[in-house]
Amino acid sequence: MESFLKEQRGGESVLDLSPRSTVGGGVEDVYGEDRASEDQLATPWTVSVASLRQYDVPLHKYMALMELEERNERLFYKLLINNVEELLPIVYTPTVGEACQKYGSIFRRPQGLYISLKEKGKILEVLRNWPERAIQVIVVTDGERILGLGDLGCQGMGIPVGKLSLYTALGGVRPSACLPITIDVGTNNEKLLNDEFYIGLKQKRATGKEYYDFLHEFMTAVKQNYGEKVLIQFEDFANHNAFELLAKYGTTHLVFNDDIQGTASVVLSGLVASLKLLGGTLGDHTFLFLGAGEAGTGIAELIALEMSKQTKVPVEETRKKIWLVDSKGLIVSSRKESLQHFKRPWAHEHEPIDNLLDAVKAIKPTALIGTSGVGKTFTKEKPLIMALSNPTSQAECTAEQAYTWTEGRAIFASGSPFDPVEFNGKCFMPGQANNAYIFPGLGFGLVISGAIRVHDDMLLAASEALAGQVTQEHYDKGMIYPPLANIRKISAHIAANVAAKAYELGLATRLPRPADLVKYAESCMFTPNYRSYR
Ligand SMILES: NC(=O)C1=CN([C@@H]2O[C@H](COP(=O)(O)OP(=O)(O)OC[C@H]3O[C@@H](n4cnc5c(N)ncnc54)[C@H](OP(=O)(O)O)[C@@H]3O)[C@@H](O)[C@H]2O)C=CC1
Ligand SMILES: CC(=O)C(=O)O
Ligand SMILES: [Mg+2]
Repeated sequence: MESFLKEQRGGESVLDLSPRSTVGGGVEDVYGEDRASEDQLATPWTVSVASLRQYDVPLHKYMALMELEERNERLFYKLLINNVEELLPIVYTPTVGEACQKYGSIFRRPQGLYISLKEKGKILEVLRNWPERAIQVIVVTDGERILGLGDLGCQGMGIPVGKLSLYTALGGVRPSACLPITIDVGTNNEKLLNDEFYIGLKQKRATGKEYYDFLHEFMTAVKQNYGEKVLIQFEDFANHNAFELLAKYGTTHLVFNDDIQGTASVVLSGLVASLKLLGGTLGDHTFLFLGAGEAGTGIAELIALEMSKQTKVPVEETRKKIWLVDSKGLIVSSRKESLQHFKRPWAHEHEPIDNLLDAVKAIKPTALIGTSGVGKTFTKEKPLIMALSNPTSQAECTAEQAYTWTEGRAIFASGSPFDPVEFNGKCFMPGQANNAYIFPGLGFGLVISGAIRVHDDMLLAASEALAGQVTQEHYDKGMIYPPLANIRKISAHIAANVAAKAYELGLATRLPRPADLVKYAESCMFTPNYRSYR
């Protein structure tokens, strides 16, 4: 098993598409500085990307890429880095969503570690079965809220695998230092429970004490096995567990929740950048969210925090500029007693309203943000529209709708990518407000500084660094996020800002502090280069 897993994540392939690799060089002799000319014909990556383009169906491209990752990890990353805008929608949203839905039927080999309830009492042993010891980043899910697709149980493994491939390609973390984990406590998805190809435990989800005891054993075992500097990213947990896990382990482990915190950081960055186009300050805006779960309340809180920092007004006051709608309507004070705890800070004084349209009429927001996981729910024009739900099928509106409804006045961003839109002879470039801009750089900054805890100020630092990468040239094109093609440079800046904050807060253990953190981050990044022997 051990050698199998090793081959799976780190091995060099005899089926390598590279003309050079067929000479049988080991891992070491081809790693290192890239002296080959990138524009020479028939490099392994140009051959591979051309062969990938032969597939018309995105899921087939996904499967081909996953096979390539297994056969030749370096080539996979070279390809992804060199073609990030083209391949991100394949290894990540939206295609990864379809892959998770069909995971059982496209399953070839385990790509990460599954820890099931059956391993209760033995989680440390299970972790020790993973062949790599020097783990720096773990992305873990229990599969209960995969994108906006609901409970996909063990099939959610596509998400930690996809997120970690971005940690490497976009953020520069070594692939061998990444560990995707799916906690299998069952699923409440009846379709999967009745599916002969379902790969997980065929039982209803464990809940309450059984669930929390199991998660506690996992968190304890991770720290025991990898030490306190291993970063644990919680991903796509349902909100009834996500907030509690974050609160519980945020003070004892190096953890963050990507859906609550990473998303908040990327959206705040987009808002700050959009002020350059709209004018004014955050405090001049009124925000309305459709969806009051992890993403919605996470973003709302970071906006309120930033407004409070800018204006020196207490956060309890700045929250009043932000309104949220959930499946029952506007969150207002008369509902307070029945609300989940994470919604309560948003229960402002107002008469009850049971739908988005009436809430828009009453609140008159200047920014409308969709975090409901429900597609096609926006029908109203606004100057600033973010349709964040993933995958594309769940987006609250399309880019084309946003631009045509507002006759080109809207600044628009979405969680999954949309193509540029032409309207009245003008080309509009929709932004991708996805936490993929943030978590690779944020995580890398934590790793290179040896941070031991995540602090809200680090999320603000990440957000500020991302907004700082939007240039006048981008603003002139109406863009509020920099091009993903520059993501490694962007990630280095995010990592440096996060690391700087970790040092400032006394949470960094890697001493002495490097003088130039951007240069340091760049120098630490994994780069999947081939060496030329000519
Ligand atoms: N772009 C990005 O980077 C990210 C995007 N997302 C996306 O955001 C979406 C939501 O994720 P998350 O916040 O974690 O999910 P949650 O389940 O935590 O929250 C969903 C929220 O939407 C509300 N809701 C559901 N249906 C409706 C409806 N018809 N009308 C109004 N509100 C509704 C729910 O209401 P109630 O509470 O009453 O059930 C809940 O408040 C997903 O699609 C996810 O993919 C998430 C993270 C990052
Ligand atoms: C992007 C992401 O994390 C989500 O949709 O859940
Ligand atoms: Mg997520």
